[in-house]
Amino acid sequence: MDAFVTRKQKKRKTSTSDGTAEESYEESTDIKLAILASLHPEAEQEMLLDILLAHDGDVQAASKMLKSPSTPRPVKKTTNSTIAGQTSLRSFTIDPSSGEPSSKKPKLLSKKGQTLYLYDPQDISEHTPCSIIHNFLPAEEANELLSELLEEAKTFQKASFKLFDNIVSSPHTSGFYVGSQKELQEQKDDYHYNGGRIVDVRTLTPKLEAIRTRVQETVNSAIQERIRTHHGGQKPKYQPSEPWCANAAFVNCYNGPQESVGWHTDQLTYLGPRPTIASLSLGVTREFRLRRISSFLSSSSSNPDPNLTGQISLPLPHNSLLIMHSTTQEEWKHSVAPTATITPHPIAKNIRINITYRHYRSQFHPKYTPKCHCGVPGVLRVVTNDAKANGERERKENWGRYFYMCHAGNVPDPSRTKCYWFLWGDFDEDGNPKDTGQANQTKPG
Ligand SMILES: O=C(O)CCC(=O)C(=O)O
Ligand SMILES: [Fe+2]
Repeated sequence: MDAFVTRKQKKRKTSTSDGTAEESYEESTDIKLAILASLHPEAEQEMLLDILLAHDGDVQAASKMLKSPSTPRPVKKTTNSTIAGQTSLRSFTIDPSSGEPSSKKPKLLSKKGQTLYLYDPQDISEHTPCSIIHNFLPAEEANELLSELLEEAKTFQKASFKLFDNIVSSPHTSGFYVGSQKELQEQKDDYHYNGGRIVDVRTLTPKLEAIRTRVQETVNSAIQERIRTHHGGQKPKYQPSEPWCANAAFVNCYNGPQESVGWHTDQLTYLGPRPTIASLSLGVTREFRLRRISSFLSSSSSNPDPNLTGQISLPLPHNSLLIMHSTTQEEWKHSVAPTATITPHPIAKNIRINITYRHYRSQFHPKYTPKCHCGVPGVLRVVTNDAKANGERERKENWGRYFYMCHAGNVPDPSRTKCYWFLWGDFDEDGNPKDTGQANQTKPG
C-alpha cells in the first residue's frame, strides 16, 4: 500500500492566461481513492475522500471505518453535482474512548507529498487563504451564464509565450474581458503581459455584466469579514483599503479532464500588492489546488513544519464563488490539476468554465509602471524563496519585499542581451505606489 502513498510526483511546464509560467504536479490520491472505491463500490466519491483524508491517507484504516456499523450509510446521488451530500471533515472524527464518530474538529494537515481535500466552507476559510460560497447565483441564471460563455469559449485561444527557449502554450483556452470600450482600447495600447500584449480583448458579455455588481458586493463583504475573523480587525499591510471593483475578468475554458493550469501566482503588475480575486466556476467540477510558498511559513524555510507543506485541493462545483483573499497571491501558489476522470455536466458536458474577476487598480495603470532600459514596462513581483522567480533577490532579509523586473529577465530571449534591470517597489500601507513611476532604484540585496 505504501507504494501508492509515496509515488513520485510528475512535473511539467505550463503557462497561465495572464502569462506566468510554472510547473505542475500530479498526485497519488486518485489511486488511493480508486482502491477505496473498489473496496466500497456502494459509497460516493466525496464521502470516500472525506474518510480517506480523515485517516491521513491510510486506505486500510479508511476502509475499516467504512465497514463500521456506526458509519452513516452512503446515499446515492441523484444529480451530478459533487456538492450534494458533501460533509465536513468534522463528521468523520472518531472519539477514541467510544469508537464513535465525534463532533470534535480534527487537526487538518497538508503533509508534504499528500493532498488534503476540503469541501466545507468553514474548513476552507480556516485552512486556506480563500473563502467559498456555494450556489452563488440563482440556478437558472448560473445555467444561462454558462451557456453564454460556452458559446464565447468557441473562439477562445490558448495563451502561448516563450519560456527558456521553448514556446509554452497554456493547457487551456481563455478570453479577457473589460468593462468598457475605453478600457478595451487601453488594454490593447498600453498593457503588457510578459513583454507582449493581449490582442483579443472583449467587453463584458451581457450576463457577465449583469452579475458584476453582485460579485463586487459579495467580495467587499467577504473582505471585511476576513479582516475581522483572520486579522483581528486590522487589514494586512499593503492590502488596499479602497473598495474592490470587478473591472476586468479572465474567462478560462477547460475542455476535458486533461486541460489544466500549472502552479502559479497571478501577475501583480496591474492589481498591485495583496490583491483579491473572485473566481466563479461553472460546468464540470474540477480541483483547484493550493500550496504555500515556504518562505511565508511561520517556521524557518530551512525547517518548515512538514504538516503545512502539502497541497490542499478544493473541488470547485458548478456555481461556486471562490474568493482568493489578500494573502493568496504572495504566500501561496495555485493550480487546476489535470485529472483522469470527470463527471460530465448536463449543460457543459466535459467543459469547465471559470471566471476570475479582478480589480485593475487605477494607481497601477501602465502609465505608472516603472520602465526598464529596454523601454518595456516592468513586471511586479514579491521576493520569496522561489529561486527561479527571484534570482539573486531571494535572500531572507528581502522576503516579502516587492520589486519590478524586466520582462526579458522573466522570460529570457536569446536574441536579446539578458537584462538584469530591477527596481524595489515602494508602497504605502494601502499598497499604493509612494512615488508613481519613480521608485528608488537600489542594488539587489
Ligand atoms: O480556473 C481556475 O479556477 C483558476 C484560474 C487561474 O488561476 C487564473 O486564471 O489565473
Ligand atoms: Fe491564477
